[in-house]
Amino acid sequence: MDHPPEVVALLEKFPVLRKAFETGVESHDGREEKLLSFVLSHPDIDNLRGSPTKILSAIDEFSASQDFLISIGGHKAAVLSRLIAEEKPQTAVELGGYLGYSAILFADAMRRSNPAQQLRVFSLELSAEFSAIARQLIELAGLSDIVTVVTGPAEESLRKLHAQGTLTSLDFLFLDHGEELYPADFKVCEGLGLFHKGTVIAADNVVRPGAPEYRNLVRSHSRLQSTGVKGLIQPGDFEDEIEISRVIA
Ligand SMILES: C[S@@+](CC[C@H](N)C(=O)[O-])C[C@H]1O[C@@H](n2cnc3c(N)ncnc32)[C@H](O)[C@@H]1O
Repeated sequence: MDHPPEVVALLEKFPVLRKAFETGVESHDGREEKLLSFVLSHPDIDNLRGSPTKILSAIDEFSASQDFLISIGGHKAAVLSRLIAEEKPQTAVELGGYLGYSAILFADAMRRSNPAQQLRVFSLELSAEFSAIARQLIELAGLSDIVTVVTGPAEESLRKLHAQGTLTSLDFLFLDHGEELYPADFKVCEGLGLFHKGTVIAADNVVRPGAPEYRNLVRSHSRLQSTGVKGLIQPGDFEDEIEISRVIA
């Protein structure tokens, strides 16, 4: 396939992106099962067990060398773990858990910044197959006591957790399940009364591919202060932003 010169240069630098560029497929094609096998048969598996950092590095290694993954990746992981170290949330919810990368990152960062507290991460994931892989990686990381993977559409899972009394308030929300879903699912959380003064809401991919409706919503919201923070999509180093909003009233 012929590509413009800038794409040729990009694919020379990041050959792992070729398949995604040429097929448009970035997930749901068996790479997720391959990632699990890659991690479980990793030469360093004995040291990976119980080490969230090493497991995240192994997932990044797969994404850089085997097949591109739609996890947040190393650069955005650093941005978000700094945010968690500052905010010290005790209850976090993510919409769009995929294979557990961001859930492992959040639980590990929360444990480091708030070791004495009862910590909970709810990772809401649509796909039963991805949820099953995430649970295995979370278990391997030694974080199953903190992270609960809930399978199903995020809106349903939020309502179910709330109705059970399991989730009545949250300190940190991460939206990463589909930019077109952000406004409606933000409003579901708001409608259930899950936000309190100080809750921090981070939304990925607000520039690439972009979430203009969500950005307008949070930037014009009377209870929120909101700003974009730069983050790179890796591999590829594509510039993007995470929208970080804080409930101020
Ligand atoms: C970009 S990936 C999430 C990556 C993950 N946050 C990470 O960094 O490791 C998006 C995920 O959202 C899931 N998803 C899509 N629609 C959803 C919905 N309505 N509710 C929950 N999850 C959804 C997809 O199955 C996919 O696994």
